[in-house]
Amino acid sequence: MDADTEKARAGAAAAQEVQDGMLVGLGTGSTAAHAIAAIGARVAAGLRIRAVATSRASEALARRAGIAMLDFADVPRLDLTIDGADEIDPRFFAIKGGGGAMLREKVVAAASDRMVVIADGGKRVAAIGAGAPVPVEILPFARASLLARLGEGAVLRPGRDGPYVTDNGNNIVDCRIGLQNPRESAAWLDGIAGVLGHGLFLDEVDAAYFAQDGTVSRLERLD
Ligand SMILES: O=C(CO)[C@H](O)[C@H](O)COP(=O)(O)O
Repeated sequence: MDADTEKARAGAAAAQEVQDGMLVGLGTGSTAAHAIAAIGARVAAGLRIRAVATSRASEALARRAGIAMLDFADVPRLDLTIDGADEIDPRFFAIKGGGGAMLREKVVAAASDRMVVIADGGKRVAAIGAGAPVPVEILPFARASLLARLGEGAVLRPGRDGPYVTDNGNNIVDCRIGLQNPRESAAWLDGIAGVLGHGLFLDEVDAAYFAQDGTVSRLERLD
């Protein structure tokens, strides 16, 4: 089964967690887009929810799908957030930000009672850092000094016309940092002036839906 069909299955399964009256966070990326479509189909069938999006792209998708959207700046708490990931491991540590939205994704996840990650089987790894770089959102003003600080493997993400610019007006550096101790790596990144966010999600994920070989499995974080 191809990865997109698996993404659609994981998204549709997680969309069943959404209940009437919920405030829902909508993730970013191709897997999250499938979840948004599945939630939109449930809204068309009578489900009443309100949602916030983690990117302009997801906001536009959600509005087109008929979902009532709120400005996250006005929303103190959310019931549930559904989002994709680039890698996720058995500790429920995830790398996010392949789509460039990890800063908004993290603040929305942090405001959510529950965060569910949806992924095709290829995103399931023994330990994060297997393949995906760690995306780091940086202040463009400090671009050169931060690139130097973030180490040899750090690459400024290209956009269409110059460096990639996030919805927040910042740039992204994709970093190859050893993740033997992800908490130490996250603390190191958190301590660098000019780093505004990063794609290490170590405490946010409560459950994951993986679609592989035609089956969707749900794993719950127990600690
Ligand atoms: O973190 C993300 C965006 O910032 C995405 O959720 C992640 O990159 C996965 O993307 P996709 O579902 O397209 O494979």
